[in-house]
Amino acid sequence: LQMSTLEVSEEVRQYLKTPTFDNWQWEDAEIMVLLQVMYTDLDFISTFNIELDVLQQFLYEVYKRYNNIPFHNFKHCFCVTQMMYGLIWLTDLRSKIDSVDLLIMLTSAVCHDLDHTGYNNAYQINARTELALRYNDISPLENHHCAVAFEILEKNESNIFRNLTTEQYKRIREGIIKCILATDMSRHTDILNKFKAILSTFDFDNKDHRDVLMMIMIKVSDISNEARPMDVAEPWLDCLLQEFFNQSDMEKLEGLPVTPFMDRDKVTKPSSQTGFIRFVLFPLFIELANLFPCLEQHIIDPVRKALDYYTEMEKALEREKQNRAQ
Ligand SMILES: COc1ccc(NC(=O)[C@H](C)Nc2nc3c(cnn3-c3ccccc3C)c(=O)[nH]2)cc1
Ligand SMILES: [Zn+2]
Repeated sequence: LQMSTLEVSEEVRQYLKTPTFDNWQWEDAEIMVLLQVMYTDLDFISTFNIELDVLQQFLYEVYKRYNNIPFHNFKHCFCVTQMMYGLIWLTDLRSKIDSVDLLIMLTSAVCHDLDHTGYNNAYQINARTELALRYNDISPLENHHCAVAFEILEKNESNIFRNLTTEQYKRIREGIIKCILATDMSRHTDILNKFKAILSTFDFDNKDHRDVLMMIMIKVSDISNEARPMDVAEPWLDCLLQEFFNQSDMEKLEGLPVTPFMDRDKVTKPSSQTGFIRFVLFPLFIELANLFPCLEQHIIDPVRKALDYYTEMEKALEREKQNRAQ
């Protein structure tokens, strides 16, 4: 089902800018066109003289390098990119930072999990995989995602930056590396503390401040499923747990350490999610909403609803367990 950019209605173009967008209603071929629309509607095509056939080739190469695994697949890439796109419009970021930084943010989201194998860094390091060896246990996955992105960009026919100046290309490469490496959750607290420290005196003209904000925004986009409507978000948690359980099954088979919140014998869907929302999601989203108050209604209110939903589910499970025990 080929849908050219022309056929995307004005209504869909507006819907695409909101965090309520439902990725499950669209086929991969249509999603490819929606990604194209994002580059077009942010004026990147004209600003950076990106030829449409090069953008299509880039997105096709990206599509091919995402793997068919339960969570870290091409649909996840689209969700993260679409949330980033929505945040750019909701916060009116185009009036605060320049197009090169916006191009870095969107392209980083597109590329941020390229060739993810469904096994996280702890597994890569414990199993001493080729990636752990190559990157000396330092964010092996995120280094790989970034390296694959630039393998694609090295090829002239898929290099969307080929008409930029060397100076611009250098700046974009530095920015994409910074953003993709920032998605390593082991750096979560460091990056969040860095952002908290500058929040009260945040200055959009300060490059260091902009760099931290760009890292926060890709982090927020990356783990933002619960900011979406429940019927969009809940299937994502099922996919995530499927991938996590695949990994912990493999770890048990290989006699490797098993991450507790990935162990199907230890974790329940609601209990893992209430903890994640309270201790990871809320603190991160609240800091970003401190800088952009309009995000309170768009991403924090939905997460409150999700916390209530999973807390209720947790209690129901608890009651059921009590009844069974009697
Ligand atoms: C600080 O490092 C962490 C902290 C928490 C987690 N994950 C969790 O607590 C659990 C499994 N839940 C969870 N984890 C999630 C979500 C979205 N992305 N995401 C995720 C996926 C892969 C790697 C890391 C994370 C946070 C989500 O909605 N829930 C994973 C890593
Ligand atoms: Zn991701």
